[in-house]
Amino acid sequence: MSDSPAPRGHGPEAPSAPRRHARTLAAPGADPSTPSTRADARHGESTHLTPQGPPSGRTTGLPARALADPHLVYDPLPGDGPKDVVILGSTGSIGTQAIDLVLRNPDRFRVTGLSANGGRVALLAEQAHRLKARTVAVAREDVVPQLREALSGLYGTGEPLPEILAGPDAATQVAASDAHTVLNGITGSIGLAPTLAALEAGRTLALANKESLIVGGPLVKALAKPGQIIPVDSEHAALFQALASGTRADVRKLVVTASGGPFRGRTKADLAQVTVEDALAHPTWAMGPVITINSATLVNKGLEVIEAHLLYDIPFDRIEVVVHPQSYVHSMVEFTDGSTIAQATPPDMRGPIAIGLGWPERVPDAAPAFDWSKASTWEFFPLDNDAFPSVNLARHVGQLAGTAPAVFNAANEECVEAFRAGALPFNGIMETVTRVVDEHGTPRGGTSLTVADVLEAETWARTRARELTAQTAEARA
Ligand SMILES: NC(=O)C1=CN([C@@H]2O[C@H](COP(=O)(O)OP(=O)(O)OC[C@H]3O[C@@H](n4cnc5c(N)ncnc54)[C@H](OP(=O)(O)O)[C@@H]3O)[C@@H](O)[C@H]2O)C=CC1
Ligand SMILES: CC(=O)[C@@H](O)[C@H](O)COP(=O)(O)O
Ligand SMILES: [Mn+2]
Repeated sequence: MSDSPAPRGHGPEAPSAPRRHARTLAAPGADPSTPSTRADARHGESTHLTPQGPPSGRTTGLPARALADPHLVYDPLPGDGPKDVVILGSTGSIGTQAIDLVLRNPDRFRVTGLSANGGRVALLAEQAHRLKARTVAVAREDVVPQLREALSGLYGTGEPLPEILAGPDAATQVAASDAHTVLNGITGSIGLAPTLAALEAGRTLALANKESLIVGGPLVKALAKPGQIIPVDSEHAALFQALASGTRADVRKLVVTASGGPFRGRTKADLAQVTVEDALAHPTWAMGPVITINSATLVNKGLEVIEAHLLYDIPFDRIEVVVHPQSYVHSMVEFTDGSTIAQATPPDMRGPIAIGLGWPERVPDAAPAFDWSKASTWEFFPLDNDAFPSVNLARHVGQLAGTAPAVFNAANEECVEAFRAGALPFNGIMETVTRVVDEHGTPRGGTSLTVADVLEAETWARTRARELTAQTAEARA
């Protein structure tokens, strides 16, 4: 539903001038007509080239095209002022931190569109007013009167209110509106349609909403041009930066760090009694409730292993997880010569968000750096797969591919909700998700997965997870 007298956005079927996307830096000895520097490339015609292989005719042994690759020359920055950005999930943890970054960098970024579910209307109206956003989208149509009233209270007489879009497709519409970059900071696989719409409309996608990639991997891969996706998840932004240190042929493995969550060191038996409050007490990051519970079960790390596989085209057996309680090192790449390149900052998502919005440029003072005059301890431990079986289960569904990751994620989303509502014990989350994945059996779709396949598998998984949760609740009563 559009609440605007004259919609100013452009739908996916009528995008504004298509955005250019990345091409690779030329390797030594490459065709001299290929630009060899970013500056050259900015002035040249952009084509969707297959990324350049390593020099000297060596082959990587890896697929030629990864969704995210720091060796690509990313979309040139607009020369005529700040980059137009749409923020999906603007009222959440990612969204509010992105807005902090935008407000501190008005010369670099300008917000044109915002979207949220509708749970924090006053905040959304305040954001729209402060940022002078053109469009505000809410999923919940029932909050539109409240939103209009909040906006009216903030805008002066004669000052036109922003366009209001409302309904389940509102975020998808704003994702396709005219902008340079879309930051997807929505929680959950409901973010899939906006991810696909942003890609289809030719926007650069700064991707925090990992769920959309995980449930729709082949769909995202089919739509995304090289250089169209920049990862915002801290581990993947770290890998992106570390991968710049070598060629794909030089990569031996990706090492994804995990804080271990609030229950690090506990046994499965210990976990039987933990509360929602305990699970929400993340040791290092302040995040929305779903990802925080996912960090406690380590499902977040499982999702991130699949995310790393999809973004960087590295096989699962070359993606390792290591527990690093301080969350200083956000992930690492081990190269074939034995060198490991780590990306490190104090935990603060404004760093990775700045990579997502600003790349190929770094945003000065995006987030605080380390103070090396103070002593600090950096620890690394192996993962306890018995207490936290979720990473292995995620590897399994990632390898099955097709609808399997969507089933895993949807069942988990339902179980997290049930746990938060007191209807499922903590260990019940993984027990239920495992059972739903097992019952799903052989996935459908493969590389020709469709949106309908994903939605059907999700509906089935959510229904089955609710049935199993209800049985658990009955048995406990
Ligand atoms: N927070 C973090 O540090 C990190 C988060 N991520 C990922 O980023 C994403 C966002 O996480 P986070 O910011 O923590 O989550 P939050 O719960 O803090 O925020 C979620 C946002 O999504 C909005 N939203 C929910 N449902 C819809 C919908 N149907 N349509 C439009 N908007 C909707 C919410 O609106 P409303 O306020 O109205 O409910 C809110 O703005 C997740 O995928 C998470 O895994 C990844 C790495 C780090
Ligand atoms: C900040 C971020 O990227 C989160 O995904 C974070 O990684 C969660 O911490 P865990 O390592 O505990 O899952
Ligand atoms: Mn992460």
